Order: sequence, then structure tokens, then C-alpha cells
Amino acid sequence: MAASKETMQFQTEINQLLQLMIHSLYSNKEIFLRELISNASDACDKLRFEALADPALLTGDSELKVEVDFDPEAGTITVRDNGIGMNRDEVIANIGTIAKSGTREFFERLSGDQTKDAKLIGQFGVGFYSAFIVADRVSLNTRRAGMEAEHGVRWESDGTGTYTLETLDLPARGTEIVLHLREEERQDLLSAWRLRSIINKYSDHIPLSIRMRKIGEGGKPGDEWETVNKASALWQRSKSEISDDEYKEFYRYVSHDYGDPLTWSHNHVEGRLEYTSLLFIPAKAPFDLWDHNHPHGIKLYVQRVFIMDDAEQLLPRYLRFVRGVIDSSDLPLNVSREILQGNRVIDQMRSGSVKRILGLLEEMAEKEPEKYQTFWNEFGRVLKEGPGEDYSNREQIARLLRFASTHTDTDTQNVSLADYLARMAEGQDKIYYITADSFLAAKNSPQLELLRKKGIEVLLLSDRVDEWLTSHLPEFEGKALTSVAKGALDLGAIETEEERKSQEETEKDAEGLVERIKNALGERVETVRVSHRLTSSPACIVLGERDMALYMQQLLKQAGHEISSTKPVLEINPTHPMLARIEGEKDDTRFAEWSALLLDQAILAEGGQLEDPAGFVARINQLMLALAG
Ligand SMILES: Nc1ncnc2c1ncn2[C@@H]1O[C@H](COP(=O)(O)OP(=O)(O)OP(=O)(O)O)[C@@H](O)[C@H]1O
Repeated sequence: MAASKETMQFQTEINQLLQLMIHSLYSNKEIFLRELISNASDACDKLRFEALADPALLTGDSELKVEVDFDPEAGTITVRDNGIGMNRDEVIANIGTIAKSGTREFFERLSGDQTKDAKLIGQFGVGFYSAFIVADRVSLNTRRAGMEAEHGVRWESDGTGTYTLETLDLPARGTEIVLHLREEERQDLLSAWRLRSIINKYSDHIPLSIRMRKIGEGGKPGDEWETVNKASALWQRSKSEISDDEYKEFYRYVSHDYGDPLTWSHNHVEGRLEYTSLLFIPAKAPFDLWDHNHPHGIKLYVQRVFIMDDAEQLLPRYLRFVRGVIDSSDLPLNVSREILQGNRVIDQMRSGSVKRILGLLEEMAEKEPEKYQTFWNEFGRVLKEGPGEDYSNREQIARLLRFASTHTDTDTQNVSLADYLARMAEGQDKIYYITADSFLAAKNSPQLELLRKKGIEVLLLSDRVDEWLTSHLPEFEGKALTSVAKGALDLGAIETEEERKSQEETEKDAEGLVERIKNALGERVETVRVSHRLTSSPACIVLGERDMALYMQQLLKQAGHEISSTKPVLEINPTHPMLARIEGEKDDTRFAEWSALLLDQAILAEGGQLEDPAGFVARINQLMLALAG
């Protein structure tokens, strides 16, 4: 078959990524080998899995392996696998483009600061392109398993904007990557000892055999090959034999993360069900944690045979940050994603793993609160989906939640519900919270005035997920979670008899004013009443107990959801001078304008949007002119 060589352009982002990577990761350049071996091992896993359905794919070469070779004269290092390989289209899709979710966000977050960017690249995943840290030309030869020799593909590039592609005969299936080292790297890297030590450091835990040439007579590599890594599944070994460094390296392998995990849990379960799980909690959220298409879940093995990545059935969505492997002895080898759904073995492994993760987090929160705070800052918003998704573990998840509160008045979410209970005032029987679309809006909300004055703590919730969370968490240890912005504020025993009396009087005195405002606002409000929660603001909006916060209503509407608008209750503070001013207004039209202003500013303070913003501005202007006149 005639070899046709084509030159193609890299996606622009790749150029940028390459430059950044070469500069930022140079100090850790040896990771290129880890990345290439990791890809080679994945390729073998994939082939082993496909071969379960089509054993012919392995014909003639059934022992899957990775070979690392070098040639001092040519100045090359070669990483070879007999895994799944790629056809031409796959090479273009996988090696010429970055199709990852989170790519855009990654580029937006780059700062130009090398140390920071190196971390970001690490989090993003460096993969194949890390070859260019040490090589000025990379050649990739690959043939897809199951295809004839003539369908080989050669990809070649010097990493500066273009690559060439040609079709050629390749006798063996799998992928071979040849790195033509930069002149200055040759001395350092072209040594059997050096390469072996890199493999031991980064790739010992890979279950597959990684081979190098045996050192023959005269200290030179000969024609025989030997396995240079442990080549056993790390998770099958007993805990006492595994060092922390090995666990960390294995984490990097399963997660494609560059940093260390926060913690992990390794368990061999025996009994009715037999499986091993090794689950990690990362220290950093990946870029695409909030992307709905973001693949998540853990690697599933059946009796040490890799079955699939991202088996999301093994963990609920609110634990989607967990990485790791589960190796089952009870599932059939030909298990498919469809079978995983509603499978009894999967369900049991899943609930066991959830318990383990929640237990791990609880222990961390107790014994290493600072570490837990790191976890919470990264993944707290995901965990908050828990009570809604996992009813049976609701209480345990609730113990893990952390919030900002008026106790510290900072936006750090570090108050647990147990902390809150321990600080409750005498006679207080509710956990008070407020939701808003930003921390500042929550913190400065007029609804908190009275509670602040009385020294009652209020949780300040401003994550999107908080409305969802509170709707699924009605109580904690027998104390109802109560929004201070919804329904009548019932302070129960915190209120004294005297206070109640004085309020009744204020209410009585303001009856006429309330009636007038109600008439003036008509359909715009559910009702108007005297507020018991305000001390320094003139008015505030209160929603019905089951209503969604105004900013959430807004968000859903913007997202195209049909939601029936709920009318707010306007609460006024008759002791405020502004109300006295309004009360004195004899002119009915002007009184109506004043009332509308009162309502509009209360809606704004609540994070709501006005139906007639221009009318509001016109009223303000009129007022300013009147004052100036
Ligand atoms: N040795 C190989 N055999 C077969 N396919 C490969 C091989 N190396 C890379 N690929 C393909 O190229 C894709 C891109 O590889 P790359 O290393 O850039 O990213 P990745 O492994 O998907 O993720 P990460 O960047 O986190 O390592 C892989 O997902 C795989 O499909």
C-alpha cells in the first residue's frame, strides 16, 4: 500500500499546552516515562477487556506487556506496548486534539506564574505530550488490534505546531513511541540504571509486566528481556506491605492527578461477598468536577482483570470526587455497563464503599480538622448533594457538613451542625439559617437584624446547592432547620413575655399603616405585616415556608424552567423613620409611590429582580429631586 504522508496542524491549545508544559514541568521531567507507561498499561487493559468478547484479538501474542528500550547511539528511548493500538482516526482524535472536558476552564485559570501553572497542568493531566519535555521529536507507530499489518499509522512531530501522519505496514499490534531526546538530556537519561530507577519510582505498582533488556556481559543490555517492576496488582497486596509512597504513586496512576491524595482506605472484604477496594480522596478538585459529562467513578476489576474505567454505578454522584479501584470476585468477567445497573453485587459493594468513605471523612473531621477543612473547601459543595441523594445516610452526611455562620461572620465554611447545637441559646429549639446568592447578601440580610441583636447564631448559606440541601434536611438531632427568611419568625422561648407584649402594641399601632400599604401595593404582595425580625431596616421580603428563595426562582427562570411565581410577604418596621415619613404622606399617589419603593428595595436586598426596574429608578430620581428641591 502506498504510504501517503500528510502534514496536519495541532489544535491551537496544544501548542500553548506544550510550551507551558516544557517550561513548568522541566524540574520534574522524568514523569514523561510514568505517563507513557501509564498509557501503555491502559491500552493493554482495554485490549484484555475487548478480548473477553473477541479472543481472536490476542492471537499470536497473548502475553500483554510494556517494553522500555533505549539506544545511546541514536539518542532515543522507546516505550512499546502490545495493547489495543489506534487506527488513523483514533490517532487524530486522541493525539492531535484535546477533547477533555474542563479544557477551556483550564486555559482561563493559567496565570503565567510558572509554579502555579505547573500545579494546574498537573491537575489537568499531562499525558502523552509530556514526551516533549525531554524530546525534540516524537514518533508514534501504532496498529489497532484486529486490523491487518497494512493499517499501521505513523504520527510524528517536533512539537512546534504541526504533525505528520502516514499509513504504513506494521508487523505487530499495539503502540510504539520513540522519543528523540534533546541533546542535553541524553547523558542523563540514556542509561539502563536511570530508566530502571524511574520505573521503580513511578510504575512499580502497575499490574502489568514492564520489561527492559537484561544487562549482559560487559554491562551492556543484551537480547533477553526481564520484568523490572513488581507487576502485581497493588490493591491485592496486604496493607502492611505497602508504603505510603506506593499508595500515593498508585493514586496518581488511577486518578491522573499530579499531586498527593488527602487520604485513602484500603479494604479486603470477605464473607458473603468478596472484593477489594482501594479508595482515595483527592486533595484538589479536578477542573471538570461541575461538568455534567465529566466522567467519574472508579476502576472496576473482576479477579484482577480490568473491566472498565469510571464505573459510576459503584458510587453515588455526591461522592463523585472519589478515585480508586474495586476488584470483585463475584461478578462475571463479561460484565457490561448495563448489567451493573441494579445488580445486587454492585449495590452491596456500593453501599459498603459509601460507608467506608463517610467513615473515613468522619474520622478525618474528628482527628485532623485542618485536613478536613481542605477537603471541605474543595468538595463540600458536592457532599451537600448527599442528603437529597442518599436518604439512608442522611444523618451521617449531616454530621460532615460545614457552614459559614454569623458566629464568625467570615465566608469560611467551618461550622458544623454539632458546633451550632453546642452554642444554642437557652430556650432556642431551632437551627436558624438564611440562603442567598452570595455570602455578602446572606451576611448583610435585613432578616438577621433581630437575631444578631439577640446574639442568636444563624448559618449563612450561599452555595447554589444550599436550597436543595435544606429542602432535604428538615432537622438535625431533633432540631428543625429553619429559614429566617421564610414564614413567620418563631423565636419560641428565646422571646420574653415583655417583648411579645411590646410587639403586639407596635402591631396594633401600625394597623392603619399596614392596611394603607397593602391597598397601595395590591396584587404585588401576598400581604403586608409588621416585622419582628427587623431592627435597623425599614422593610424586608419574607417568603412562604415552602417557597424557593427569590434568587433561585430567578435562576430557574433564566434556565428556561416554568415556575409559578410566588408573591412575597412585605414586612415593615414601623419604628423606622422612613415608615414614619410614609405614614405622614397625605397624597395617595405619592403614598403609593413610597410603598412601591419600599417593596422594590426589599426585593433587591433579597437578591430578587424587579419586574419594572425603570419604574424603580424613576421613583428614586423623583425622590432625590424632591429632597434636593
Ligand atoms: N499507548 C497507547 N495505546 C493506545 N492508545 C493510546 C496510547 N497512548 C495514548 N493513547 C490514546 O490517546 C489518548 C490521549 O492520551 P493522553 O495521555 O494525552 O491523555 P489521557 O491518558 O487520556 O489522560 P491524561 O492526560 O490524564 O493522562 C488516550 O486517552 C488514548 O486513547
